Amino acid sequence: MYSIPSLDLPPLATAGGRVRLPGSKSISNRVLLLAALSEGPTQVDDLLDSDDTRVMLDALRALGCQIDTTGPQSVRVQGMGGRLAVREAALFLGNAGTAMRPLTAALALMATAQGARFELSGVPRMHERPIGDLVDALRQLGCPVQCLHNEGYPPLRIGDGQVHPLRLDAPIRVRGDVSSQFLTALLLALPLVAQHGDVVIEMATELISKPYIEITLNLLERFGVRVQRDGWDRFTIARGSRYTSPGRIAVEADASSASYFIALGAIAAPTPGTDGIAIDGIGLSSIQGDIRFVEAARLMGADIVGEDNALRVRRGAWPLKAIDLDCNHIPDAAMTLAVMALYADGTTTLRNIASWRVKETDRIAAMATECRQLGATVEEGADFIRITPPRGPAAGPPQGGTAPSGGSEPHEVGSVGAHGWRQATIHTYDDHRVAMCFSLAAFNPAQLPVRIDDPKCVGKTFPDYFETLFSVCRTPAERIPVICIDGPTASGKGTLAAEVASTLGYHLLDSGALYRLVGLAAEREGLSTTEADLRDPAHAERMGELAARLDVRFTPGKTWLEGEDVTEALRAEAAGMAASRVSAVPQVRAALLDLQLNFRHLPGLVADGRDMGTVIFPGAPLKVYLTASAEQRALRRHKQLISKGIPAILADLLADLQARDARDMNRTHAPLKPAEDAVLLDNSHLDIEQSVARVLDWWHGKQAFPVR
Ligand SMILES: Nc1ncnc2c1ncn2[C@@H]1O[C@H](COP(=O)(O)OP(=O)(O)OP(=O)(O)O)[C@@H](O)[C@H]1O
Ligand SMILES: Nc1ccn([C@@H]2O[C@H](COP(=O)(O)O)[C@@H](O)[C@H]2O)c(=O)n1
Repeated sequence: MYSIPSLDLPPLATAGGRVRLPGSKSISNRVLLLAALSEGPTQVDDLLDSDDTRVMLDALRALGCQIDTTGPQSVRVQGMGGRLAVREAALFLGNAGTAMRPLTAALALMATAQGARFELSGVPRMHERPIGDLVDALRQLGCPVQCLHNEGYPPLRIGDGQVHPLRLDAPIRVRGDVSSQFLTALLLALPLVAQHGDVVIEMATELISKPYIEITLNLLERFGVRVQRDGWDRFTIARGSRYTSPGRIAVEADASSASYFIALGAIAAPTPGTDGIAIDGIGLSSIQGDIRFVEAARLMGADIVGEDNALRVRRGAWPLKAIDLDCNHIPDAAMTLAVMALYADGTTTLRNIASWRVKETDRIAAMATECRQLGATVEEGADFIRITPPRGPAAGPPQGGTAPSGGSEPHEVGSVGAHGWRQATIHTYDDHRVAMCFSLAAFNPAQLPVRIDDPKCVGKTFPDYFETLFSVCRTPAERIPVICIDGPTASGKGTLAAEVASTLGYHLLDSGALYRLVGLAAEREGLSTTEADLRDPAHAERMGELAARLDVRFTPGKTWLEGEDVTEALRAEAAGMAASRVSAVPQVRAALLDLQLNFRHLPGLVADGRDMGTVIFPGAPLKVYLTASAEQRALRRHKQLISKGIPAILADLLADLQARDARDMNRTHAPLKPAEDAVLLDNSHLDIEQSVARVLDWWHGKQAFPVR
């Protein structure tokens, strides 16, 4: 997950490949609660691992439910059979409506029937999300429920520690026009108290988002409770209903999450050699209502082949076709249509979406504001949004090739690209769906990058969203930004590069490690690395061959040579000296070229070495030549070695690094020198933080993202 302030997406060109999506949030949290309320243990597989499921798991554990992790996406829930193990608890439910609403109902009924008291709270936005209709229904039943700050909103106090009779003989009336989760909450909770007679729920108003109720009814059945439904007005839970564990249950992939990849397949030209986007783990037999996003995407022109548990999406009509659609049945996935509308041949209207206003943020306002940032014309109403793409029809698809303005070269702040698109900083309002939707704007025909603020908000439902997106998107290498940091040894390149990369969410290339690996591999094969031997052309040839067949693997924080962890061995001073000698051999440098170029992946790269800016990435938009006095560098290296318990003599280190500088600077091939367009940074009197801040300032100064 990108836990950084903002993530810059380079302009993207094509997409293709296979994705497996995380489990459905709606199913995961319903299943966890049902498993906890059931008699007997339930093994839950393919569970979503995200903020919202974490709060549900934490809440159930706080309520005394035993939940064991049995795999990366699996838990075993020991059902409590509707009996409370804990009579008092304060539960924090973040911004998870799928936890807040059902737990409110289930705990209210159990607290009233068994005598207990709970407090349920969340993040500030959760305290602005209405729950009054559910509270009213629970009060009708005789449950003591108190709104602690504002009437109709969390935080709530549920129960008063005393047992009270429940009034179950009259139908329970609940409104359905604000959130279908109120009905879901009652449907999940009432089987716990239906021992003595049928329990009936009647809708007081029209029900929205009916497909979510279908998920609820389907899952209730999996846990042994069949609800009789009369249209969408009346639901009857039969006397004697009780939850029984199905033993094992697998969670489908999330249909709302699938919408981004369906849209991706519809928007992006297929990457050559691929057949569009294949989505595993969800298909047309899904029980999730958002699977009907497939129909909406088809209306806009997507070419979708659906199987029971898989989808394949290719671009069909292009530009996409503008639509006018009632989206009540797909409230979450419909947000994705708003971004598809940016690529349409006219004005798209999405109707009957009033519930967007009370979700993680006011989604109608958020989508309208951010689409406008990108250059679209947007009209919004209480329950609709109307989007006209930037300057009318999007003229042509991004097809790959070189960006007109030089790829990763900056555009002017506030600049308007081809087709009226603007380079935008997208605010995400702590709303995962806003972040995911607007990533698709990176396919804009103007080939402008897109900045997504607070990308970690996707953690609510899809923590690895951006990684998954990048795994199936392609763009010409020159559009992927590279920051080069070259300089002499111990100037702090590695430290600086790692910090800058982690702040920007970029990949990291420590090119020195590759030369160190060659030195180490040579030593292990008994191949001499003395300067005298390396002057022999046949020996140099052998060294080049060795570099070409280097069996190396990088994992976070570790380097492996022929399957052996050589991380520590590589950092030895002797390895640095050997690297300096073998790196002067042109055959070695040539052999390592492709390996280095292959580090240039989405969303960007920070590369440190000696020739990053001069030879390997000559077109990089930022090149830093980092240096410090030899004395300072020797002192730093001395401190570094001593802190690791490695004995070192300062004078020897100084002599070694001066020898290394001389060799690196004076060799014929790719000598160490600043690139002509490099900026010089002497950090002799700067600490690490100051050096990092300086480079980030230069980098941000080169971007054309508007500050908001
Ligand atoms: N600006 C700085 N001020 C003080 N110490 C620093 C600074 N930058 C880096 N250092 C320290 O100097 C030491 C050497 O830094 P680092 O390993 O990043 O250098 P390098 O240029 O990558 O070296 P090499 O080229 O040999 O790999 C480390 O202990 C690091 O913490
Ligand atoms: N791009 C590069 C990087 C490194 N070298 C040589 O490798 C030696 C070790 O590098 P470190 O950054 O890990 O210290 C270095 O002294 C250079 O001789 C290179 O040539 N080109």
